[in-house]
Amino acid sequence: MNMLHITKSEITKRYKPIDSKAHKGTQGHALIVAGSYGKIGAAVLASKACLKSGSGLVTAFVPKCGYQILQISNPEIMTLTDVEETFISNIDFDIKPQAIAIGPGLGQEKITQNALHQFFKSNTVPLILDADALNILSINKNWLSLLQPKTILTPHPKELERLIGKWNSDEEKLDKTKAFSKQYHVIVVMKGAPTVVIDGDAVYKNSTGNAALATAGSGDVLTGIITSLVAQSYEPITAAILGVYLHGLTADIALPKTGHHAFIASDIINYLGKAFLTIENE
Ligand SMILES: NC(=O)C1=CN([C@@H]2O[C@H](COP(=O)(O)OP(=O)(O)OC[C@H]3O[C@@H](n4cnc5c(N)ncnc54)[C@H](OP(=O)(O)O)[C@@H]3O)[C@@H](O)[C@H]2O)[C@@H](O)CC1
Ligand SMILES: Nc1ncnc2c1ncn2[C@@H]1O[C@H](COP(=O)(O)OP(=O)(O)O)[C@@H](O)[C@H]1O
Ligand SMILES: [Mg+2]
Repeated sequence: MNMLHITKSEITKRYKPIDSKAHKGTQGHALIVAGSYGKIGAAVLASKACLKSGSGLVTAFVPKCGYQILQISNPEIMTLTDVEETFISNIDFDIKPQAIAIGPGLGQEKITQNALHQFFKSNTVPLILDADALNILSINKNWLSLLQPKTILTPHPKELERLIGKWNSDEEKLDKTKAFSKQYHVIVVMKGAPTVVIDGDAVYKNSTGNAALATAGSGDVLTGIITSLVAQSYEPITAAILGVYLHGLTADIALPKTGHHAFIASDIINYLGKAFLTIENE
């Protein structure tokens, strides 16, 4: 099988140090479309992880109820709001991002579903889809053909099942995901222990991470990291591989200090600096 283990040396080959002449305008602008009433935290985590992974500019697009939460929790992040108070109804913005994430904490209101449909019909910006964006696609499978090639999907096992149906073995899961990836020309980050990235017949198995990551918001943070790397002009497959590796590495570095129990999604963000340094020094 065409399976590559994502080890330190594979990451070193792919990692690009930041240019000394870089400025915020060259470091990529990422847009995070996320959150609904009660789940604005998902937008906070994804956008903060995005900023802490090196994007020069990050904008969060949230329902109105998320405005103050975002601005106070993340002063470095710009915030755009939907016209609706508690959920997203129309993905409309006047910025030119290099990568867009949609899904964490979004909810599945019918109006939010329609907003996604309209957006998919016209969008040409590299896209990362997670959580409710995936759930919405699962109940509207004909919209999958609207996605640009190399769109990144980051399902956990339940979200994957909603997209591709049930499987009876790991082998069948892999085969069905490969077929799905080929049919829609998308990259699938099959989250789990370990996480496996699928791009058609190419399979990349991650080597970092531990059970400390089994905590709320952990996937929202991964979405922010991968989106940041795409905005910084990594190829989508490289962003997916590097993002998953860094995400796991934060937990591996933190574990001796925090233990499994007390490690939370914000700690992934806190340890991103150490994870990047580990890669740079390899
Ligand atoms: N602070 C916030 O604002 C947060 C907001 N969040 C947002 O909430 C929304 C709902 O997202 P969600 O993932 O909690 O719900 P859902 O899709 O029904 O999946 C849950 C079911 O999936 C399964 N399952 C999951 N992982 C699995 C695994 N590794 N291995 C096996 N099974 C696994 C498991 O199924 P079970 O085993 O119970 O059958 C579980 O019950 C979404 O928008 C998200 O972004 C969250 O990110 C949290 C922080
Ligand atoms: N036991 C584990 N070992 C390694 N990684 C794990 C483990 N449990 C969870 N993870 C990782 O944590 C993340 C969980 O994502 P997700 O279920 O979407 O969380 P949330 O929706 O709460 O943000 C995934 O990246 C997954 O690979
Ligand atoms: Mg999730």
